[in-house]
Amino acid sequence: MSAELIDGKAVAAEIDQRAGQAGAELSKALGRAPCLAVVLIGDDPASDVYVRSKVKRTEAAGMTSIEIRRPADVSQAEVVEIVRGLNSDSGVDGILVQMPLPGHIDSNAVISAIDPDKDVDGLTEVSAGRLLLGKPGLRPCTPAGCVLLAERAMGSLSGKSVVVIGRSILVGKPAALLFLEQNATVTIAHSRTHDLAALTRTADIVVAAVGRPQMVRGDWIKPGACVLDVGINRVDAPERGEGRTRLVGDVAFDEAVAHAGWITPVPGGIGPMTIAMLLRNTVLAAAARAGLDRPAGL
Ligand SMILES: Nc1nc(=O)c2c([nH]1)NC[C@@H]1CN(c3ccc(C(=O)N[C@@H](CCC(=O)O)C(=O)O)cc3)C=[N+]21
Repeated sequence: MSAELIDGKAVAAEIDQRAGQAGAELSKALGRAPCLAVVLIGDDPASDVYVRSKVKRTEAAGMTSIEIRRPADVSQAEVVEIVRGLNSDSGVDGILVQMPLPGHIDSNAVISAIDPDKDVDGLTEVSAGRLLLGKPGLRPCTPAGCVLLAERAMGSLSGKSVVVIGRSILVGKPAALLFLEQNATVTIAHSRTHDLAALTRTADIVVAAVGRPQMVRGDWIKPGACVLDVGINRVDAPERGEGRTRLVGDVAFDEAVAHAGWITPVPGGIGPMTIAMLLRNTVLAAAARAGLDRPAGL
C-alpha cells in the first residue's frame, strides 16, 4: 500500500484565500483591512526567509502587514517596548515576534508582553490557559494546521488514537490539547518514553515533532495511519553535489509512505499550513477585537 499524500501547500493556499475573503468582508465593518505586525530581531537568514514569506502571503491575501526589524544587539527592554507599542496601536490586530530571539533576550518576557487578544502565534500564557480550559482564544498555528489536515484526510477525529512525539510548548503540548478537543484519545511521547516504536504502532494518527531527522521509521506506522510530519531539518545532501543540503522531516518518508494511509511531505506539508493558520488567526483576532462574530468560512 502506498499512502495518499496530503498536499499541505494546496490546503494552505485555500486557507489563505478564505482568510483573504473573510478579511475583505471584515474590512467593510472595520474600515480597514486586518493587520499583522511581524517583529524580526537580528539577521538570521532562515528567519528572514520565513518573515518575508509571512509578509508576502499576508499581503497577497489582501491584508496589511507591518514589519519591524532591529539589529541583533537590541536590548530586551526595547523589544518589549516595541511589543507594547503594537499592543496599544488599535490598527494592529496580530503581533508575531519571530523566534528564536538572540541569546541575551528572554523570549518569555517578550512573549508575556504581547496582548493575548493579538497573540496570533498562540504563545502567551493567557492563550495557553484558554486552550487548556477550552475557552475561545487564538490557537498555536502549527498544531492547528495538524488538526485541520488530519480532519481533511480522515473526517471526524472522535475516538481516534493520536500519538504526539515531542512535548514542546510550541508544538507537542498544544497539539495534544487540540486533538483532545476533537475528542481524540491522545498520548504524548518524548525522549524518555519506553518502546516508542511499539507505542507509535498503536496510533491512528502520528504527529512527529521532535526535530530529529527521519527518526520515525516505516515499521513504526500502523497500516493505514495518518502521519503528520512537523519536522523541518536541513541535512547534507552530497548526492546533489558538493555542499548541497535538503529538507527532511522527523519521519523517514520513503519508508513510512509504504505503511501509512495518509502522510504529509516535507517540504510542502505542515510548514505552509503554519503560515495559513497565522493569516486565519489574524482575521479571527481582528473580528474578535471588533466584537464581531467569528467570520464565516474560517
Ligand atoms: N513566532 C514564531 N512563530 C512561528 O510560527 C515561527 C517562528 N516564530 N520561528 C520559526 C518557526 C518556523 N516556522 C515555519 C513556517 C513555515 C515554514 C514553511 O512554510 N516551510 C516550507 C519550506 C520552507 C523552506 O524551503 O525552507 C515547507 O515546509 O514546505 C517552515 C517553518 C514558523 N516559525
